[in-house]
Amino acid sequence: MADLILVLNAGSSSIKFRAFDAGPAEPELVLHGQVEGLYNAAKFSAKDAGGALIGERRWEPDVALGHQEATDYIGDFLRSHRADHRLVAVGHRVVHGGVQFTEAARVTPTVIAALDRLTPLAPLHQPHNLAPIRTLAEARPDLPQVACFDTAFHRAQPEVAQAYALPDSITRLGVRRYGFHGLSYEYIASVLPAYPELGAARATLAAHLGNGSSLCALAGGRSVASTMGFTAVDGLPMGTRCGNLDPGVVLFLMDHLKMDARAIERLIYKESGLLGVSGISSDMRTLLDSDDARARFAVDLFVYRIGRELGSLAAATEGADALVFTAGIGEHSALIRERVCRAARWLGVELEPAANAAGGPRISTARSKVSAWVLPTNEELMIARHTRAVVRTAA
Ligand SMILES: Nc1ncnc2c1ncn2[C@@H]1O[C@H](COP(=O)(O)OP(=O)(O)O)[C@@H](O)[C@H]1O
Ligand SMILES: CC(=O)OP(=O)(O)O
Ligand SMILES: [Mg+2]
Repeated sequence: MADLILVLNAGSSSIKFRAFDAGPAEPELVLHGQVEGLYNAAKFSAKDAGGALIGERRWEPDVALGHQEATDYIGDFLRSHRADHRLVAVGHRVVHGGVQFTEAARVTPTVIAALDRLTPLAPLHQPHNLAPIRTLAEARPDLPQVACFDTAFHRAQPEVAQAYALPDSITRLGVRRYGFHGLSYEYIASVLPAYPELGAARATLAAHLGNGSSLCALAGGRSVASTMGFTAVDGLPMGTRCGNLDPGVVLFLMDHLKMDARAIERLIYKESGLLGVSGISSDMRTLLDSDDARARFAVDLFVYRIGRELGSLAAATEGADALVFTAGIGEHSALIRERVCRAARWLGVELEPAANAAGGPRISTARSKVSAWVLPTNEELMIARHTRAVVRTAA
């Protein structure tokens, strides 16, 4: 009977799950799946380790399937596929770890309470990360659960990269740049040495482009700077989030439109980004398939902002040797990669179109000064590694 680690990764538009055999040196995949397109046209699929489909279901858009229903569906599916395994731990992606959590932590009632206090800083994620933790803690108090944080990897950034130019009294309240998608970047940093060119790179710019999008500069296996800040609404425009915004806009919304905090929260987290600009969809596939000028402009703005922020990160690392694309858009859209590489031509990126169309891993020409890559992320494997380490340390 194999010892199983279950990993749950609740993103803003998807819940991904993976079950790993905890025995081998590197946790070994047993089955995986996801519900994607939450609050939209949701779709469930699950595959075994060999990639064979073992479950599939679609919901019509008018159902607007949410995180809770998706988690319940996944729970039912897993119970009916338990097979010959013993569940030994559950690892969760938790988006915000604040100042307190600089590494993965075993879940206790005190940890849950501390993480709950961070909910206002990650309203699209934290409640959905904590809900299954609470449900499981009640149903299976004996089962070890481990919280793995999107913020933890960035805590190694230099102090100047983490600070806002605010009075110390405010900074001391924890108002600082945290950065997110850290599990994804930590995984990417862990695979760079497998590619000699990337292993030798002094600095790599990684682009996690999904429903939530950010960039991170990596050097020496660490995060040096990232586009996200105090919350995951900062930086690049995203599916429904606005990204960088002059704080003066918030004051304007309060003074002139009499919007309160909740109304502004809804606007900047749920009604902006690709959805707000296009008025059509938050889904990159829909926008790329559309002939509508507003869809085109939303994509133009997305690419333009990535280009600008790549420049900012390259300044933080005084030049970069490689550019890595990952996550939903980064892994699957050759067109967005091509457009981003064009925006980064000045940095020394020269795209090889055939390699890009084929999905990489290397998508730049042999003479490209800065090499470009597609590396699929694996936040779930990173979570499984942390979960096992925490459980073993405690044992
Ligand atoms: N083939 C594709 N072309 C363009 N965009 C894609 C493609 N496949 C997935 N995406 C986009 O990836 C995004 C979801 O990314 P993902 O990393 O799974 O999201 P999450 O942030 O919820 O984890 C969506 O905007 C989706 O449209
Ligand atoms: C932090 C974040 O934006 O996560 P996701 O991309 O999964 O929404
Ligand atoms: Mg994600």
